[in-house]
Amino acid sequence: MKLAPFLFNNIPKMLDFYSQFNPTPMSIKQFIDFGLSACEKKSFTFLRKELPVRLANIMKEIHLLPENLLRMPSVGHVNELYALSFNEILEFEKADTTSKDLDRFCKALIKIRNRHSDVVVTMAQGVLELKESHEIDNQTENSIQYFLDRFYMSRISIRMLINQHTLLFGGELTNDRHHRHIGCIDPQCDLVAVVKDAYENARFLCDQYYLCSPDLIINQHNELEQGAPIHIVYVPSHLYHMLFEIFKNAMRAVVEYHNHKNSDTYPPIEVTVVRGKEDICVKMSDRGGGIPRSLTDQLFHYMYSTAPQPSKSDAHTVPLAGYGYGLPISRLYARYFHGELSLLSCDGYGTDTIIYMKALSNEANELLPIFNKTSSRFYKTTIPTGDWSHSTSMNLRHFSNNSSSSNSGKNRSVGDVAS
Ligand SMILES: Nc1ncnc2c1ncn2[C@@H]1O[C@H](COP(=O)(O)OP(=O)(O)OP(=O)(O)O)[C@@H](O)[C@H]1O
Repeated sequence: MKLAPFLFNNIPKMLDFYSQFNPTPMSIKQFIDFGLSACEKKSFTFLRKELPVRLANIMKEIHLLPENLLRMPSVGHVNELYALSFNEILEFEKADTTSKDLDRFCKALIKIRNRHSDVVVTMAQGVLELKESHEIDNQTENSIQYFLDRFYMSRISIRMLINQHTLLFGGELTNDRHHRHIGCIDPQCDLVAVVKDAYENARFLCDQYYLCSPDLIINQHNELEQGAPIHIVYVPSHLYHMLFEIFKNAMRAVVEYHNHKNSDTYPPIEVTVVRGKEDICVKMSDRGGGIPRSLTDQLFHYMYSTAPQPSKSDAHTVPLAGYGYGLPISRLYARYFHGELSLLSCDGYGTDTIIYMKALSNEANELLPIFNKTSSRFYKTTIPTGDWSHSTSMNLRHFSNNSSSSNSGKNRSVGDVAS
């Protein structure tokens, strides 16, 4: 796709303008309240400012990527997609709010969502292109890791906004009017049902690949109401994504470890769902031999995988493992609403993977990357020399991944843009 250059003449100026503002994080409760009162004009007025702000904040960071990565064809392509979508939303900056405009806006959002559906893979391809053509030093690697976390998080958040609007106002739920979902949020999400669904689909892949699969045991503990089923206000597709990924990992580990030991029985995967006052946790325990501590730092690195990379001919099938994106992207989904995803492993035995979610919807706020001096500085600073002695086998690539940076010089939000 080649784009007419005149389309982009104005973009640098508008990027500077919109990137001055911080994205406005919404809580799940706000999404729900907004969805219940469902006013399309209000949503339109919010999104025509908020979407360019979120896009501009991340587009500014794309421009800070190492030169040689920016030159990779796939990264160039992603850059163009963002510029095109940014431009398309700006067309509504001064539009009226007639039903025709609202309809046009909704259609534009659907088009943008579809245009960006392959961006995770395209960006991953860009990083691969770089790795295949250049030696990558530690600093570049750290910048890429830092950037991808922020880039993919921004994408999750933009899709969330688009999905809410199009599901509520775009008639995408016409056959599902009486369903309890509010946009893509389920106010009564049944955790155990999502666990079972993710298990069944992962098991299907595992059976296909290995001709066997471990069983599932589910335990529940509801601290607030003993014995009652556990529900959460959440986006089921996010939870499903995380569970499906960690089930695939657990199954692969269990089957390969026990095949290696010539055992023909596989210990079950045990999932414990717990509702506490503050957190809801899903702990998945497998006996797949665990992971050595020296490797745990790398598990959340994009592209880290111990599985053979799926071939290009597999592009349209879902492989059980191989891209090394499962854990880092799943952790972003958990963190997106201020949850967490952690792994604890005993080398030689098995692994516990825990997903934490906020039990209260007003505490489940979006976690969003902000472009400011602190984030910009990250791409330029050199990694400090270690000030502890270290064993050669340990990977000492600890670096701060804390995105709650200070707002150096920038503290406005969409409300201010609108006024
Ligand atoms: N439960 C587990 N037991 C043992 N090793 C694990 C477990 N979970 C993850 N790992 C290790 O972490 C690596 C990275 O996992 P990740 O899910 O990010 O990628 P992947 O499964 O290899 O590929 P994909 O992107 O297709 O998910 C795996 O290749 C595996 O070596």
